[in-house]
Amino acid sequence: MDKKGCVLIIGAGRSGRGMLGELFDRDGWQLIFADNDTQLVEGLRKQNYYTVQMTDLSTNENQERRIENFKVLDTVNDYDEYIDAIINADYVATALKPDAFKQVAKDLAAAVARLADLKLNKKVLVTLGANYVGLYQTFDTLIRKALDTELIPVYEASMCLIMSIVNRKNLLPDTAHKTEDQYRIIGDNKPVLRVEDLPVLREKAELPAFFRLEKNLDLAMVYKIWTGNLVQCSMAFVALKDGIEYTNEAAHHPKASLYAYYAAVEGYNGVAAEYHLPPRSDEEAKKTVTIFRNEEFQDSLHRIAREPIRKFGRNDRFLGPAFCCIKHGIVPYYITKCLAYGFFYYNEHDPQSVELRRRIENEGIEQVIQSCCSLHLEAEYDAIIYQLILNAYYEILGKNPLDE
Ligand SMILES: NC(=O)c1ccc[n+]([C@@H]2O[C@H](COP(=O)([O-])OP(=O)(O)OC[C@H]3O[C@@H](n4cnc5c(N)ncnc54)[C@H](O)[C@@H]3O)[C@@H](O)[C@H]2O)c1
Ligand SMILES: O=P(O)(O)OC[C@@H](O)[C@@H](O)[C@H](O)[C@H](O)CO
Repeated sequence: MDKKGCVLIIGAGRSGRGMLGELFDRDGWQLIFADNDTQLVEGLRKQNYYTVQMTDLSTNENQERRIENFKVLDTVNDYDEYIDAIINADYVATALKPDAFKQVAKDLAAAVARLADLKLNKKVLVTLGANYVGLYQTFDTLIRKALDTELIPVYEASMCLIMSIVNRKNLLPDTAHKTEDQYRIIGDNKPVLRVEDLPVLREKAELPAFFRLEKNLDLAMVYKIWTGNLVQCSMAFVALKDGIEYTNEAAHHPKASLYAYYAAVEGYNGVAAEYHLPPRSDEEAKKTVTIFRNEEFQDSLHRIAREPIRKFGRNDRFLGPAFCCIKHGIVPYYITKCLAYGFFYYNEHDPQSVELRRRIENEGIEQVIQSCCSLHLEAEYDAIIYQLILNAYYEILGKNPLDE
């Protein structure tokens, strides 16, 4: 079959393979993956296919697809080919965690420099995909920083960063669901990629059919992370403390589901007040938790809680909405309580959680809350949030200082 064109997907992990790869492949695009994990690159190349299992969360129907005939580049060992691929692809799409932003921004800057060297008159379209409030601004700033001043006009003329919302829930199979496919992804079946509606896309002859062009995706990202991801992670931190490992169990767990629900209510009210959103019905609020009661799709709470220190960040899923709440006279009681549960999260396979435990032991919880959450106690709102988290932590710890 003739391909519509070629897409370079930077980040061949869960979302890169399970959402972007699956959607572009189904729509008839030639896939090139680029990743800096040499083992993954070599393994994917050798296996030469992967499968995606997709569950419709409303009907519980399952669908399976096999993706093949793709190319895989190592961003370090195949650097020149990778930079050329950025220039030559019809679309570049990223599916990255924040720790990769700086390097990939440098790579995009290198592609701009190469375009300048070659005097090529091209427009490189890059859809940015990651759970990150301020994603466009962050990449734009990093790319500009990585470029010599005289190349800034080339960047502005030749590269277009486009916000997108990567939102399929995608995970790696646990031991019970493993198949012979080493690179299998299990997830939901969201059929569209929400992409910022920019003129450059409307002018494009061949637009992927699954692109849903929308205005103001910066706000959509705030809504997604500060209300949606807030619920998931609240539920995960609380349930993991009781040894629960999957979303369907957590969504039935009395404390985890209740705290997550109230955190969702606070988060939505804070965000709605800050960004002038309409009120949400009780049914909509409850659904943010009950959607996870689906037995057909059990997401891993360890995946949801992964890299806890990142999740304590000021513009991440807890503190982003918590600050909106405080600003608008709402006490983020459940949000900070659920965040406090995060300080108890331990998973020996998650380096950030191991680091967290070590730091709490060495520095004390008071210091760790301030540094992980970047809270400055001389600032009024920061001080309130700090006290809420610390008091919740003491309560969860359950030690009575009077008995010591
Ligand atoms: N997994 C999900 O269900 C899901 C859902 C929605 C949004 N997201 C968001 O999508 C993003 C990716 O998440 P994921 O779950 O796919 O993570 P992942 O860890 O499975 O995949 C990220 C991939 O990026 C690669 N990478 C790291 N540095 C790189 C670099 N410099 N150049 C190229 N590749 C590099 C890693 O090797 C890895 O394969 C995150 O921001 C996440 O929050 C994930
Ligand atoms: O990807 P993270 O680590 O930022 O967050 C974990 C999950 O909350 C997240 O991946 C969600 O499942 C996803 O954002 C759903 O759209």
